[in-house]
Amino acid sequence: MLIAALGPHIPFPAYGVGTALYKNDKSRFQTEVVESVKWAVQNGFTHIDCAEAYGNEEEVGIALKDLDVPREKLFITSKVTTSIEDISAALTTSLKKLGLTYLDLFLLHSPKPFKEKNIPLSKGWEALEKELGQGRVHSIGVSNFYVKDLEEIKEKATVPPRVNQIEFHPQVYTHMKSLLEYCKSKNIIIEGYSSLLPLKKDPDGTVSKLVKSLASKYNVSDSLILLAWSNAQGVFPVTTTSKVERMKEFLSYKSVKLEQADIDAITAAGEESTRPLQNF
Ligand SMILES: NC(=O)C1=CN([C@@H]2O[C@H](COP(=O)(O)OP(=O)(O)OC[C@H]3O[C@@H](n4cnc5c(N)ncnc54)[C@H](OP(=O)(O)O)[C@@H]3O)[C@@H](O)[C@H]2O)C=CC1
Ligand SMILES: O=CCc1c[nH]c2ccccc12
Repeated sequence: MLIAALGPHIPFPAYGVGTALYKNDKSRFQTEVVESVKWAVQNGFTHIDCAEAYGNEEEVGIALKDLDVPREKLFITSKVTTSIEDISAALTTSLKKLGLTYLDLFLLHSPKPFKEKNIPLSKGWEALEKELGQGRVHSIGVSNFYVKDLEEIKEKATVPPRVNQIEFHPQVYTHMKSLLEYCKSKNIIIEGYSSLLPLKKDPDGTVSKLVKSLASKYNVSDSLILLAWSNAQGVFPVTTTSKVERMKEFLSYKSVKLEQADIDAITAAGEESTRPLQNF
């Protein structure tokens, strides 16, 4: 019998630092990460989505120190993928870099490194479960886990994942529909990343054209239409932007109530132009 995974309220949208702010050059301190995170929090974001793999936890930590916001007002997520042989040590390193005593949410970033290193997923999950109740992690989850991966950890788990963070936008809906249904059936919160991918990768495609026409209908931006579509599917967005005006707008995504016909039209347009998963 799995114990229901309780945990703190998770504020959305989450502000992510793993794409536009990803640290390719690990030798260079990225002040743009510090400034972007400070702008995001100063404009209303309270959930920051980090990861060991993004290479910028120190910059995020400096932003949090400069902001001097009460810790309980923020929700900080990080993820482990490189140091999966010793997840406790990875957590220690992430907390030190972030300048925090605890994470609100700690995720296994991907099943891939476990498979590459022939380490059972259940071993990684067990390591996260051991952190619960020790004061350093308030909730635990996964990312890029598919049904078979979730079923694999379920066998030995005492606590189910609180969240599964996955790629989610209309052009991968076909790939993700059954995973969505599975997670909902297990009360696993679904966080969606790359919600805006169609606008960036397929700006002249059927999804983007429809979204842009709906932006006029609802008098909001095309980005917000896609965040609202995710919301309508029960998926909570992890997004990012360098633009303060978009930061402010993204925070209002739940106020956009799309008509069901428009939701269905976006879904259909996505299914007609399905893209491969980014497959992190
Ligand atoms: N768990 C995982 O494996 C993964 C997690 N993530 C997390 O999710 C976060 C967000 O991922 P990401 O894929 O960037 O998210 P989105 O799809 O939300 O894209 C955000 C980007 O879209 C741009 N943008 C916003 N509006 C528009 C528009 N109308 N037209 C064109 N471009 C637009 C923004 O640029 P601008 O600055 O111009 O506004 C920004 O760089 C990451 O930072 C990371 O934290 C991401 C990938 C994988
Ligand atoms: O999370 C965003 C993309 C990314 C960057 N590094 C890794 C490692 C493992 C999974 C995803 C990612």
